[in-house]
Amino acid sequence: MASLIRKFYTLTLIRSGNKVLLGFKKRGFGQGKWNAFGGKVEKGESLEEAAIREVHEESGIEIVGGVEKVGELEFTFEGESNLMDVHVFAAKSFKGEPVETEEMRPQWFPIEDLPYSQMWPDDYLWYPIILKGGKFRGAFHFQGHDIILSQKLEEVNEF
Ligand SMILES: Cc1cc(-c2ccco2)c2oc(N)nc2c1
Repeated sequence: MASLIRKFYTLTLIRSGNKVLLGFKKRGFGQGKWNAFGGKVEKGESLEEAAIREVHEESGIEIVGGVEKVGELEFTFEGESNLMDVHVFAAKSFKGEPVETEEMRPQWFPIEDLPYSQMWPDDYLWYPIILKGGKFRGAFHFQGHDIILSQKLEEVNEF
C-alpha cells in the first residue's frame, strides 16, 4: 500500500445550552458544507492552540476556558495520498458574538435539528456521541467528499 502523508487538523464544537454553533464554508475545502470550526495545525503550535486560533479566525468567537479533547478522526480518500488526522475539541467556555468572515457564515442550530444533510456524511455518526458527553475515535475512507466507502467508529472512555 502506497505511503500516506499525515497532516494534522482541529475541529472545535461550540455549544450554548441546546444550540451548537456551525459555520457554512463559503470557499475552499469543504465548500458548501456546515461544519465545526477548524483547520490545519501550524508548525510550533499545540493542537489546543490551533483549535483556539481557528475558532477565532473563522468565527470571531474567543475561547476563554480552554478546550476539551472529545474525538480523534482519520480521513483518507480513494486514490489520494493524504491522511487527515483530525483532533476534535469542545469549547469549555467562550465569549463574543460570531461574525461572518470570507471563509465562514456562522449560525446557531438547535441540537435536535442539526443540518446533517448539508454536513460531512460522517458527522451524524459522531455528533450524538459528543452531545451526550462521550468521546470517540473513528476512521472514514471517502470516495470524493460525499461518499464513505468504509468506516470504523468506537466510543472511548478517555484520551
Ligand atoms: C473528509 C473530511 C474532512 C473534514 C475536515 C475539514 C477540515 C477539518 O476536517 C471533516 O470535518 C467533518 N466534520 N467531517 C469531515 C470529513
